[in-house]
Amino acid sequence: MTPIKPLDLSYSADIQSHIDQKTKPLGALGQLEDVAAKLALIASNKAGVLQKQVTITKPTAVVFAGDHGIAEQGVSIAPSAVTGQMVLNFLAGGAAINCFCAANQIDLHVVDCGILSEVATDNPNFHQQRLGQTTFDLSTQPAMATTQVEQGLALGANLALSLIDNGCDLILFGEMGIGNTSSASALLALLTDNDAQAVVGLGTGISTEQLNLKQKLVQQAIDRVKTTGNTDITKLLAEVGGFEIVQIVGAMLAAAEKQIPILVDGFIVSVAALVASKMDKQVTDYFIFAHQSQEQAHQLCLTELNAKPLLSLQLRLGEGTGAALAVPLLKSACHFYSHMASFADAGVTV
Ligand SMILES: O=C(O)c1ccc[n+]([C@@H]2O[C@H](COP(=O)([O-])O)[C@@H](O)[C@H]2O)c1
Ligand SMILES: Cc1cc2nc[nH]c2cc1C
Repeated sequence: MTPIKPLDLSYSADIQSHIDQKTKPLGALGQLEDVAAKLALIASNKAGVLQKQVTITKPTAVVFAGDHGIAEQGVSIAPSAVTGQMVLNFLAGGAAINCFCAANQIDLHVVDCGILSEVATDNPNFHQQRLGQTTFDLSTQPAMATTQVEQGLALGANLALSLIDNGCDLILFGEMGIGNTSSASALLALLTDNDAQAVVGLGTGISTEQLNLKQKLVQQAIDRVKTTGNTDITKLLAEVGGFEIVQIVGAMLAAAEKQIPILVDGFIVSVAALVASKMDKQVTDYFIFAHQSQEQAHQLCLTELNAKPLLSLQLRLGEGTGAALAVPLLKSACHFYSHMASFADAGVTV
């Protein structure tokens, strides 16, 4: 992996001044100003010269799907087969993410990172990048081998690079995987030195009885990994990660290397973002956090990443839905940065 080049912050003063000359009281566009400044900083770094216009022309959402051995224990409202059924729904255009992508002119790609049953389709936006059939149950054994982690990071990275080669200039990350909140919670606990109680939540909306079981199993995983003494990030991914999480991490690192802004969705994608930041801290320069999920530990993860999400809509679906909903905000930020009149242009004197 090529190290990610740090952003040259010397553009920041000119970018802020460009925003401050717009016909509005200073700071009146709030968080949208931060988004515009970030997109302008990324674009200026990429071009090597200050950009006074920024655009998003080909936002591309990628839903990474994978199955989890721990789902066998009944820690979700649904069985693992639902992951594959939802993948077919994505390919048929029927899921929430399809609707939000269609409503906001976002390209959608779907990746089989290792779901229970293979999908037969010639859909060009479907990518078969299976690391296995499903992970092992992370509460009792490593979810996968470190070779699978390495393979997954490379597959995710190569997919991001090919989407970028095809014109993607904003990448949205989504995921689908029954049981993947258990994996994300275990990763978050190990990366932040928390226990299961602090990181386990309701996922798809489980019962209190299931929540207790999920907490117990995730704590078992945390304890198991701690006894190995492993803190290496690749090993942690092998111990408690998921096939889709690993590929998201690889794709995020590649997108940042290519200086493409990254729109982060909910809990699972944010945990992947945290993992990526432990592999290369510069990746965080490219993150824009779409929304605050209802999953209770999302806040903990966002705090760890020093992130301020744009939306808070009590979503807890995943698939990249929160990211897709944030695209109009990013486009609006680009538009005001590029086209809003300055005080001088409009003859407005404050
Ligand atoms: O994005 C989120 O914040 C989010 C929060 C809770 C659940 N999900 C979705 O629900 C599935 C994981 O939940 P679970 O209960 O099966 O672990 C997976 O397909 C995710 O896309 C997603
Ligand atoms: C139906 C269903 C749709 C989903 N989309 C993302 N995670 C999901 C989980 C379930 C159960």
